[in-house]
Amino acid sequence: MSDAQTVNPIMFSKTNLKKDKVTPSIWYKFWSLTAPYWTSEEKWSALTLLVLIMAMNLGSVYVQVLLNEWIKDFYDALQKTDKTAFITDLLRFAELAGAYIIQSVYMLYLSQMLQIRWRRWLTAKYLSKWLNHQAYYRMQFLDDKTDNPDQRISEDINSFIGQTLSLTITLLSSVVTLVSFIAILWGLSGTLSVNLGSMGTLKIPGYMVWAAVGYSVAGTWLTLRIGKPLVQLNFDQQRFEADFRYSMARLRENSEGVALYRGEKEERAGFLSRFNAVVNNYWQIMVRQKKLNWLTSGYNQVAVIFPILMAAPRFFSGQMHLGGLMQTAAAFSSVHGSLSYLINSYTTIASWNAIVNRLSGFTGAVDRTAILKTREELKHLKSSDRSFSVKSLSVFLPDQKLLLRDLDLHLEPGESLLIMGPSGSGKSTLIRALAGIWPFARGTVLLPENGKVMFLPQKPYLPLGTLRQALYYPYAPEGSTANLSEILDLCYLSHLSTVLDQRDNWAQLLSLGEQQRIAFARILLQCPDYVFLDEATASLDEEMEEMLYKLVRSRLKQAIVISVGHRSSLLSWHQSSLRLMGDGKWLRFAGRTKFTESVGP
Ligand SMILES: Nc1ncnc2c1ncn2[C@@H]1O[C@H](COP(=O)(O)OP(=O)(O)OP(=O)(O)O)[C@@H](O)[C@H]1O
Repeated sequence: MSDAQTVNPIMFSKTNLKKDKVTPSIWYKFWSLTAPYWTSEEKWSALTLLVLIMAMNLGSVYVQVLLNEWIKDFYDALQKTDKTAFITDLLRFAELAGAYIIQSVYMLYLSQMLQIRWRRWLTAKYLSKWLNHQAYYRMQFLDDKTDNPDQRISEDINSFIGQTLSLTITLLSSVVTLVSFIAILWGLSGTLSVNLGSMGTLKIPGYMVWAAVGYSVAGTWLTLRIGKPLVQLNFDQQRFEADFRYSMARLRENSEGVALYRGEKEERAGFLSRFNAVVNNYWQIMVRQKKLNWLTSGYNQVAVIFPILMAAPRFFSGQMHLGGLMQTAAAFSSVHGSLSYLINSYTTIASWNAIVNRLSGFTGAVDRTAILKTREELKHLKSSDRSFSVKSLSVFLPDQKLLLRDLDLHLEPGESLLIMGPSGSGKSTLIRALAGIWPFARGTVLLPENGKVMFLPQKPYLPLGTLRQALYYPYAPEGSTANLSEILDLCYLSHLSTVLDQRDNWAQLLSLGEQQRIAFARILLQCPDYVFLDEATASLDEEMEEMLYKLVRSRLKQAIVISVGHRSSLLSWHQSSLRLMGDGKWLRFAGRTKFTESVGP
């Protein structure tokens, strides 16, 4: 039996965090993405804007109906060479065109207003989702990793809202146009009589309407058949573009490492291979799009002449004048245009479909990290005194391999502990578990309710912004510059006092040793009660390390300090030590004397 089995491995392995097998429908996903905004505190302003946009849309359809009537009068005036009617019709056209222009300008303006408001709301929500309970960190533990969350938040949300609004408005406009013009076309087209010889005569009332319906249904069916693969291709295109962009952003972040390794050739090969994926997928989109365009262009061109051909028999038999013919052709074009909604919007619908899947994939992943959090078996409880305790703490790898078994610790204020052990034995993972960000652990960690805790990784995180902000991170800068300068002096960083308000990429500019001293300056500024240092002095010489530990001990006498490190010189700065063996076993020493160890095999 393996170690992992003997200690009753925790139940949340990566494998049982897979996505549900049942894939929800696109409409369910769409509803889950859309409903929160339309039921939020902004719903009334959003609904008002939507109603205004819809009203303008209906207004534009009404203007089109009037224009259709105008066509008849205008062409009849031309046919009769009636100058007075011609001038009157031109003035009428100016009126209708003016109304059309005003509504189209404001419709776009109000749509954009709704779009940016919706985007602002949804982006804030997605940012919170991503940052809450460290979803951005925990996502790495899911089996089905969500690629490029940054792109989903910055680009996909924008496209989703833009396309949803434009598709909805076009759909509404199509439905209203369809209803209005079907009635007009029905009235105009009259009844078609087809002589069936001995079987008599077939009479088709409103035959132009049936012609438009038949023509559009055939076109839509073909479009769906040809265009289907575009959904997946668009999904992949977004991913490949984001991967390509992210790889370049990584080079920017790690420019020094690459430059020192002379890694340009390898980087170029990597970029080009990622870009090749972009190009190859784009080729597939082009080929598919070309097939679709053959259909849609041909379909739209035939539609120009089709109604004239259909109405020609009635025109030549004298049942219809030129005005009537042109009006019928225009009405046919409106009916067929609305019925062709799917054909004309197919590319947008394919891209919209891909974006809905990407966004709901992101929310699904965030939700699964929340489940991961609730299933965690490591409890962080509040202790009644100022001490720090760990009870029966076991730490695992995501594949359930045991790193540490049933650790018990108790430290009183002012005490310190050094965690040592071979590389890969789980020292940093233990710190992660104590910090509450490692989900594969079990046991109890006890800290006082109001105790201020600070975890320092080997490479301190320096945010974008001024050095002052970096020093106070994750809090907003406060306190005097004099105090800050004094602390910089103590941490051997006096040369930085003059650039406190300079904005720069400090993580790239400062040496690793300087960054580690910045982390010590943070300790002195924030005066935590509990400090966890994960190889936080690994880039400093022993003399500097000694001075910084002395500083912390003299300034924060009551703080509990837990360090991870390899150097034996660190032992003199800690009252006790813990040695991890990497197979679950551990040993505790007071000074150099072993006083306890793990039990079990
Ligand atoms: N996110 C992760 N997913 C899977 N395995 C991980 C992950 N993070 C760490 N590990 C593995 O956990 C083990 C312990 O890693 P950890 O960083 O805790 O070791 P360490 O004792 O701190 O090593 P070092 O002294 O080299 O810093 C390693 O085998 C590492 O590969």
